[in-house]
Amino acid sequence: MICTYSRCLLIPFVKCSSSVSGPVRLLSYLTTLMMALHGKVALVTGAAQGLGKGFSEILLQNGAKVALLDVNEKGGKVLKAAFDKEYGPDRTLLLTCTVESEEQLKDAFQKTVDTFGGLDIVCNNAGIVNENNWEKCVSINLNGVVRGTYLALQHMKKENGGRGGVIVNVSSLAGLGPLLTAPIYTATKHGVVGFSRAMADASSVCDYGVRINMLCPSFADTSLLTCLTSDETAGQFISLRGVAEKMKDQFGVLEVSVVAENFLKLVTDESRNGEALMVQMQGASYVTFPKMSA
Ligand SMILES: NC(=O)C1=CN([C@@H]2O[C@H](COP(=O)(O)OP(=O)(O)OC[C@H]3O[C@@H](n4cnc5c(N)ncnc54)[C@H](O)[C@@H]3O)[C@@H](O)[C@H]2O)C=CC1
Ligand SMILES: CCCCCC(=O)/C=C/C=C\C=C\C=C\[C@@H](O)[C@@H](O)CCCC(=O)O
Repeated sequence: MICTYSRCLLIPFVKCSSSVSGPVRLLSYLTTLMMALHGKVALVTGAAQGLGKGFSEILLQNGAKVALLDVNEKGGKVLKAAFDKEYGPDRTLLLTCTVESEEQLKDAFQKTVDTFGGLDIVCNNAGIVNENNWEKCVSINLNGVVRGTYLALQHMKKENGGRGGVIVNVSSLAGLGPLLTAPIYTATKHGVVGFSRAMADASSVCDYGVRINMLCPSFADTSLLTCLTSDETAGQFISLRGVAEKMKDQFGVLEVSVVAENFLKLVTDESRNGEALMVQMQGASYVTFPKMSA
């Protein structure tokens, strides 16, 4: 069966299951060799489901090898088995870890480099919504992105012998404007934008050879959306449940594949550094931030 991911791949992609004959396997191998990200090594946090799974899949479909990092070991194993069947066992590495732990994340980055020989693409995607346990929300959504960015630079920046590359930090539309039903979540996502823009400027001035960009999607069709109306995660703002639901209806809900296609733009467009890509139902656009007077 031939499935062409025409909007993303530069060339037709041949889906190849284990039962397919030699010639098709050879075609699949040759196709992989010709893909935009062939030979590249990527690392995605929060890869086991949702947007992280979509980002990992589109990286694989474009020829990259991908380290799948997630705190959910069971979900990670299910995804790894599916990717092994689709792309072969050598294209992915599953590493169970929490982005809240410096030790675990540092070990996961090192195992990725030891296994695949380098690191070119990092997606700091892991995130939660929890207005109740807001310290945990900050720890994962902001501290985790800072930790993942710093560890990525340790391995990627050219002054350390790295190959350069690109870091995509996942923010949200709530990183560009207030989401009144989730002020802590909003703060973390604004923090991701501010931190990433400053790091992109630092990387440019210091010539790290690493681009750092932000992905700012609107509501997307993942399990995270249950947090909008959950007593456990909405906390004191559960009274705004109706407002959240109305906003979701107004903004609409994106398909994961649409967010993933726009993620790929940030990875492959080497002209982009320090830029935020908004992804909404009506389309995607780069944010124009206010210029400060000198
Ligand atoms: N779904 C949406 O409407 C939108 C989501 N986002 C952001 O996209 C990112 C991914 O969210 P979704 O895929 O929607 O959520 P999801 O809940 O479907 O997936 C999140 C993944 O991150 C993992 N994770 C959670 N805490 C972790 C930790 N401490 N360490 C490692 N992995 C951890 C989970 O196990 C899960 O696999 C988040 O940063 C979220 O804020 C941004 C805009 C819209
Ligand atoms: C709390 C659940 C978060 C789920 C995941 C997520 O990040 C979703 C974000 C989606 C949209 C956020 C929109 C924020 C809009 C505000 O900044 C405000 O501008 C909207 C005001 C209404 C308007 O249309 O102007």
